[in-house]
This record gives sequence, C-alpha cells and structure tokens, in this order.
Amino acid sequence: MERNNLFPVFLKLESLSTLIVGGGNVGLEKLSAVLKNSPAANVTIVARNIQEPIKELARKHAHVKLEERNFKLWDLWDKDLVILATDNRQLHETIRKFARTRKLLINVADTPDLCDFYLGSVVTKGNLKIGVSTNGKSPTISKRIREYLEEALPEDTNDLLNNMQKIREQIKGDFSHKVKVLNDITTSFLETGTTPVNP
Ligand SMILES: C[C@@]1(CC(=O)O)c2cc3[nH]c(cc4nc(cc5[nH]c(cc(n2)[C@H]1CCC(=O)O)[C@@](C)(CC(=O)O)[C@@H]5CCC(=O)O)C(CC(=O)O)=C4CCC(=O)O)c(CCC(=O)O)c3CC(=O)O
Ligand SMILES: NC(=O)C1=CN([C@@H]2O[C@H](COP(=O)(O)OP(=O)(O)OC[C@H]3O[C@@H](n4cnc5c(N)ncnc54)[C@H](O)[C@@H]3O)[C@@H](O)[C@H]2O)C=CC1
Repeated sequence: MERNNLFPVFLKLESLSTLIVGGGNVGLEKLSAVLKNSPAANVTIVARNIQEPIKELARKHAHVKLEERNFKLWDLWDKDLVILATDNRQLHETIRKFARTRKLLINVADTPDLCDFYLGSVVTKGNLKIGVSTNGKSPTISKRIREYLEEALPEDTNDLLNNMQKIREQIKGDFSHKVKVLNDITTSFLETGTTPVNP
C-alpha cells in the first residue's frame, strides 16, 4: 500500500521567526492558519500590496509585523520558516533557492514540489491538537476529516487531559510502574471516552 512519509512536528512559533511573502488571499489564509494555532507567533509579512483583512489581523496581534514593499533577499536573514504566497512562480523559485542555501524550511503555496513542509488541517480541543495530512492528495478530505474529528471528540476532552496530568504528577514509584498505572487507568478510554478516576 502507498504511505505518507511526512514527519509531523508541533512548532513553537512564539520562539521562532516566520516570514510570509504575499499579502493577497493566499497570504491571508496562511496568516490565519498560523495565528489560529499560535496567536503570539512572530510573523513578518512582506508584500507589495497588503489586503485590509491582513492589516486588521496585524492590529490584533502585536507580534505580526507588516512590510508593504517588494521582497528583498535580506528578508530571509533572521527567519526560521518561510511561507511564499505571491502570484509569481519565478519569484518563488528564486526565493526557495536562497532559502535552501540558508537551510530555512519553506512552504510554497500551490506548489507542493517546492515545499519542505505542508500545512495540515488542525483539530483542537483545549490542549489536544491533531494534525491531518493527506500527503497533498486532497486538502478537501483533510478539511472533512478535521470536521469529523471536531464533532466526534467529546467536549470534556480537555478535562480528561488535566485530570491525567494531576494523576501522573501524583503517582509515586519508578518509571515502569508509572507507565503501567497510566496504561491501566486508561484502558477503557477507547470504549467509553470517559475520564479516569484517581487510582
Ligand atoms: C500540499 C498542500 C501544501 C500547503 O499548502 O501547505 C496544499 C496544496 C494545495 N491546496 C490546494 C487547494 C485547496 N486547499 C484547500 C485547503 C487547505 N489546504 C491545506 C493544505 C495543503 N494544501 C497542503 C496539503 C495538505 C494535505 O496533505 O492534505 C489545508 C489542509 C491547511 C491550510 O492551508 O491551512 C487547508 C484546509 C484547512 C481546513 O479547513 O482544515 C482547499 C479547500 C478549501 O479551501 O475549502 C483547496 C481547494 C480544493 C482542493 O483542491 O482540494 C491546491 C490546488 C490549488 C489550485 O487548484 O490551483 C494545492 C496545490 C496542489 O495540490 O498542487
Ligand atoms: N486565491 C485563492 O484562493 C487561490 C490562489 N491561487 C494562486 O495562488 C497565488 C496567490 O493568490 P492570491 O493570494 O489570490 O493572489 P493576490 O494577487 O491576491 O496576491 C498576491 C500577493 O503577492 C504580492 N507580491 C507579488 N509580487 C511581489 C514581490 N515581488 N514582493 C512582495 N510581494 C509581492 C502582491 O503584492 C500580493 O500581496 C496565485 O498564483 C493564484 O493563482 C490558487 C488557488 C486558489
């Protein structure tokens, strides 16, 4: 069977610097995806023209910086991640080349071949986060799976996580004993979805 070889990680964008080039519809979509997950992310948007909804988002998020001008190579200098969202494929190829020489990770809208990483659909219930990828096969199916999981996960999922955190702090003994207790009290989770009680 075919498989998805992408390696998923969850990034702390508050302590990284993200550059988005392009301030149109796609730039807005990418910025919204970033801020929905990481409202305090450090993001710089460089674009010749920046749409009003992006300016509005920037007003609400102190760590979003707008630069309304053409992209310059030195924009890459102090960045960790780069997202390209202009309407200029040639520009994207050039920026990608320079970004790779600096070992930056880059996502290029609408051009999977030029991407080092893809965005995913994201399910969030409190502290729980699930990222969905179809390996670029169908973003629409990613979106549908997100909707399905959002509906299916119980509203008290976050209470469950907080309860488990308390329990794991309380359990005494060595590591293997802790693992056993935590496994034992969660065996029924898949059937009932219920919050475990203190052992
Ligand atoms: C490879 C990837 C790279 C990347 O962008 O990171 C990519 C690429 C492309 N997207 C395209 C189109 C659409 N993208 C969406 C939506 C989303 N796209 C997202 C991710 C990804 N999109 C990465 C793979 C994710 C995976 O593996 O599943 C999501 C999950 C996350 C996000 O972007 O935040 C977000 C859903 C968020 C949510 O709601 O949960 C919709 C649907 C809609 O908007 O309703 C459509 C139209 C319908 C369709 O095509 O399915 C096109 C063709 C453009 C054209 O036709 O010209 C390409 C280029 C190509 O495939 O060649
Ligand atoms: N809007 C959409 O939902 C979709 C868009 N696309 C494609 O994605 C690309 C981007 O789409 P949109 O965001 O709608 O385009 P857009 O025209 O609204 O935005 C392009 C942005 O790039 C900026 N830009 C262009 N050259 C620049 C440069 N040298 N330096 C700095 N900024 C520069 C512009 O100022 C503008 O902010 C297009 O190629 C489009 O065909 C594909 C599928 C869907």
